Amino acid sequence: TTTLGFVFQGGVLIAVDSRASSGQYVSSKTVKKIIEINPYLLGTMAGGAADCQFWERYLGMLAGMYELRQGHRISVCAASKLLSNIVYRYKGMGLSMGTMVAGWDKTGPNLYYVDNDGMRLKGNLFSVGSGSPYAYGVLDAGYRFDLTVDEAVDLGRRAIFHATHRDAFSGGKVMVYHVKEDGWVRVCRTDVDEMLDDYVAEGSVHIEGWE
Ligand SMILES: CC1=C(C(=O)N[C@H](C)C(=O)N[C@@H](Cc2c[nH]c3ccccc23)C(=O)N[C@@H](Cc2ccccc2)C(=O)[C@H](C)CO)Cc2ccccc21
Repeated sequence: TTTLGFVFQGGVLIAVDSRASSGQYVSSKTVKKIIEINPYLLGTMAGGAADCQFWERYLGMLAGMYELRQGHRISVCAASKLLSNIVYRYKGMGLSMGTMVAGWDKTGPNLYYVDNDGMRLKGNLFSVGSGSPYAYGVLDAGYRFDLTVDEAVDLGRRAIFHATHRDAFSGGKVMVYHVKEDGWVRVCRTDVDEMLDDYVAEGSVHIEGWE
């Protein structure tokens, strides 16, 4: 799995791949690794699929309960704290979750990293999953806070593509979401096979034996 998120002048950009694996077997090519917690909050999933799906859906329920009780939307800070407190309760019991909680609240665009060790970090840029070393290479070379939306989408797509190209446990499609002030929007979902020719043509991917 390769997932990434970064904060930029236009909000938060989230991009993921869609491969599920079971040992060396590719068990799905079309998995959704982004969960829509509410119209302003997104969660990303890496690690144990069931752990991520179960606890991030549970987080969605908690966020809804919060909003009903408090009369306003939950902040990204609080939502990510709810998730980290839950996984911390199960620390050492075998959960495997590398997640990000992204959204826009009254403090603006926010991005948190939360994992099964109980680690919770606020940050401007994260990549999580087996393909993250490759994604970081592309992101660190291209990230600037003042990226335009189009540049941010292109950077996110490129980073996931290169990770799927090199990481055996990443692949399928590149899914991109953009969190803006009035909530998230789905930007694109592209099969990596359809992206290869463009990157070969511009010379950013080299295939041995191809002229
Ligand atoms: C076939 C299938 C799934 C599947 O194969 N699940 C296996 C058991 C799973 O959890 N795979 C993990 C890897 C893994 C297997 N056993 C584990 C035990 C502990 C921790 C991780 C694992 C995976 O693909 N994870 C994805 C993340 C993911 C995958 C599917 C849904 C959410 C997140 C990922 O991180 C990369 C592929 C690298 O592993 C999950 C799923 C969701 C929706 C539809 C179909 C499927």
